[in-house]
Amino acid sequence: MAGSSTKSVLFVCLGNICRSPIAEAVFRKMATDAGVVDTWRIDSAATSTYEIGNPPDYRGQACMKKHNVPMRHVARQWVIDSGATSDWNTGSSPDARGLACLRKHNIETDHRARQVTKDDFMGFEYILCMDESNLSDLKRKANSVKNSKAKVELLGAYDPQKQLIIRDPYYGSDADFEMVYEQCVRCCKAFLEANS
Ligand SMILES: N#Cc1ccccc1-c1cc(NCCCN2CCCCC2)c2ccccc2n1
Repeated sequence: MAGSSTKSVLFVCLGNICRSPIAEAVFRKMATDAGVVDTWRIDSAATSTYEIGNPPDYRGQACMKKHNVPMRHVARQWVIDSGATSDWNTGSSPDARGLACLRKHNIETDHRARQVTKDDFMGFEYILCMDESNLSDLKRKANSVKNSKAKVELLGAYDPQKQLIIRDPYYGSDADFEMVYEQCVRCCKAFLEANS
């Protein structure tokens, strides 16, 4: 891990195209505005393989644009297993259609789909997820990593309004993405303050 003053947070949801990229973008903007972004390692990932290599959901991107929050991420799978998961995407570049979409929205990304490493558990102090199924997935996977140091928590645990669960908006509306955004703003603000 980098210098001791460096903190690290991995935001996690099911597909890493809706909730966790929004949380990552919101937190990065807050840390930037607070002048501390260089002391943070910030990333997001998925518990599933559903969307590896894909750009953030267009509804989430629209929501971020509306709120003037820059966004750059391409989904990567985060699965811890003793066995090897597929190496199909290792080192490959994102899907051309996703890159075209990102270029259209002037969103630069250098993200490469990458196979999960056990370092993820040791590389992040905080792994903050969105709902109970993410949490149980992560806790189960943490048990398969010998010396995992990450604190695995619900991002919603930081919400001053006590909305513990940030619900999956995948089958939802723009209003559901707006709700995800508002919850991420409240939680990321409180999380940053708790770590400043
Ligand atoms: N699953 C579920 C689920 C249940 C309730 C609410 C939302 C979802 C849901 C569904 C998604 N993709 C459709 C199904 C994917 N296929 C599922 C079977 C294996 C092959 C892949 C999502 C994709 C990205 C981010 C969030 C998603 N969330």
